[in-house]
Amino acid sequence: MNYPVNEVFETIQGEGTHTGVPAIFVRLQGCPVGCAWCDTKQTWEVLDENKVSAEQVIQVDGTIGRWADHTPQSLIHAFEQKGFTAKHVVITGGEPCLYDLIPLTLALHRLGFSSQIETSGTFEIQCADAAWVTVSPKINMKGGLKVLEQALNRANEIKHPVATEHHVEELDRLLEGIDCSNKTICLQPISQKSRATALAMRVCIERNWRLSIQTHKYLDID
Ligand SMILES: C[S@@+](CC[C@H](N)C(=O)[O-])C[C@H]1O[C@@H](n2cnc3c(N)ncnc32)[C@H](O)[C@@H]1O
Ligand SMILES: Nc1nc2[nH]cc(C(=O)O)c2c(=O)[nH]1
Ligand code: SF4
Ligand SMILES: [Mg+2]
Repeated sequence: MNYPVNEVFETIQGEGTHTGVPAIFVRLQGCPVGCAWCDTKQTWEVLDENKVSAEQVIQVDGTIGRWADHTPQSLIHAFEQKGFTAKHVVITGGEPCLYDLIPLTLALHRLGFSSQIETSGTFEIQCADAAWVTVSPKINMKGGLKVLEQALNRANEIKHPVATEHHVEELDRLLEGIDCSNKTICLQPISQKSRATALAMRVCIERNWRLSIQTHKYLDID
């Protein structure tokens, strides 16, 4: 199975329940969802003219939508070549659930890595049972509500980006009928705005939800 990979890098997971965990990030290219505030717009298009060699994507370049084909084996080989020591692999994008992640997550688990998927819930989630799934629901976007409901049921964590009360109300409506007893619910302020952060903190305290801060942006790391 080939995956279009935009970048691979080792850092600290900056968001959600696993904040602070050393992690290898695999960012896949391609996302049709189109969030206005998306911080990785360079990953939206998979253009033939931006195809590069497999070696070139084993480092960060957040400016261009370059991508290369990788298999699970070539990715794991690259981790070894780079001397990465993290044992947690975050598969993000772009929208990683455009692709069947079962071969990749199974290959990682066989070698003792844990895996985590960052997804918008707009495509069917195909991954190993042991993968930790973070759904950051994108409402009223392309992709049906049926798929989103399946994604929310599969989620280990629901991490909702918020800027206004409207986003909290949207989440409330979305969670009606979903059993959240074994899920962590996080609010993540959009783009480090102080009003968004104040709103997220207040609602988290009221509801006993978790605050997810994009800590890597405050630390100025990848
Ligand atoms: C770039 S997305 C890639 C994965 C997937 N497409 C998704 O949306 O979950 C990774 C995470 O960053 C969040 N995100 C993107 N732009 C953001 C921003 N400007 N402020 C806060 N969170 C943001 C998304 O909601 C998601 O939780
Ligand atoms: N450090 C760090 N943590 C992250 N958590 C989710 C990220 C993402 O872009 O999906 C991300 C990222 O880009 N960097
Ligand atoms: S779904 Fe994720 S990658 Fe796609 S536009 Fe929205 S935040 Fe960006
Ligand atoms: Mg990011």
